[in-house]
Amino acid sequence: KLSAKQSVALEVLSYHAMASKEETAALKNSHIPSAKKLNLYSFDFDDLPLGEDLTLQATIRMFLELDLVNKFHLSYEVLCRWLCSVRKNYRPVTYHNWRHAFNVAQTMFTMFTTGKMRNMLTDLEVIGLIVACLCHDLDHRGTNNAFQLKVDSPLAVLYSTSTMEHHHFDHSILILNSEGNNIFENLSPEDYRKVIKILESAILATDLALYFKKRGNFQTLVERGEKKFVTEEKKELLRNMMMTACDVSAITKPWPIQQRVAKLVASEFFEQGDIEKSQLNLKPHAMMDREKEDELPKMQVGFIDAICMPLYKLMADFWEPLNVMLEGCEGNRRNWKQKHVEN
Ligand SMILES: CCCOc1ccc(S(=O)(=O)N2CCN(C)CC2)cc1-c1nc(CC)cc(=O)[nH]1
Ligand SMILES: [Zn+2]
Repeated sequence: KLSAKQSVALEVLSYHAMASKEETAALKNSHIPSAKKLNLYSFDFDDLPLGEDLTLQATIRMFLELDLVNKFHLSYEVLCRWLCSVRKNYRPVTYHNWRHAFNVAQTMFTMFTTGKMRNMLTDLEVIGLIVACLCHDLDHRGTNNAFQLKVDSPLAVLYSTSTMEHHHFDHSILILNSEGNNIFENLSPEDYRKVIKILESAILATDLALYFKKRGNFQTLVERGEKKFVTEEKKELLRNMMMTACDVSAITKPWPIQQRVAKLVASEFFEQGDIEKSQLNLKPHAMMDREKEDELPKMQVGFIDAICMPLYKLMADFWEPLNVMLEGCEGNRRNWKQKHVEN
């Protein structure tokens, strides 16, 4: 009988694939369109018009715009290979796939640039957060933490709390440790240690179960009129709030985009609910029960009121340029409320 660690390793090794020479060369030799052409500076960014290859080129463009290749002496070829490997290690699940990670990273890029947060963060924090966004849901199976426990997944044996988030971080390290994929290879040992610490904290922060407590701490600082987050602990808190703000940022997008993404989220939830009903003989959570699909608008209003609005209000109080995200979220609350009333 294999230990949990061994069975995850076996499953991951059998599943995880690294970038091929061809796809790495294709990206490396490809023309990278301008950020303007790709609309990367917009909080209204829509990935739909971009084909798969263009999502990779857009990600390279973000690294170039932030000057990360020069600042950290990244090998361009290693960056391309690593990015192809990251995309390859997202499963083709309905919502928690590569495009979700790409969208989360684009929102982080826009917070740095259009949201004018770039200069309140160190270069290490900037590259750490962008890499964390791209890696934060690696190898997601389209099922949540509770499900891992229900099916006695080896992942749940390895990590009893924040199960998936620990796995996403593990998988990020697995890719960095693969031949020719370590984008941080030229960092000093000190910087390497720091950026991995930022990466781990940022990825674990995407577990919504941890978000409520952290939001309380962040709220205390914001209400105290804290502007300069100087201590490492306070900077980590800000970084973690930024991760959640990016992770759920589809709720701030123009209505057509929010409607499309919500359908993907609902479909993935319903797929889990179907398994819980048919194979586990369990009654799924309402949000995972496709027989309660008509309650979706009401649930979205609940999601916005409980999780999103409080977060974007705090972010906007802390940093005025983020007000645009709060406005997007308020607009979608009205839209979902409207649909709920119509139902
Ligand atoms: C769209 C299909 C319904 O989607 C939802 C339904 C209910 C709630 S909830 O806030 O009540 N809550 C969350 C914490 N769970 C433990 C209990 C239930 C959230 C969502 C939702 N989540 C995300 C993040 C993946 C994105 C999104 O758009 N909507
Ligand atoms: Zn995510």
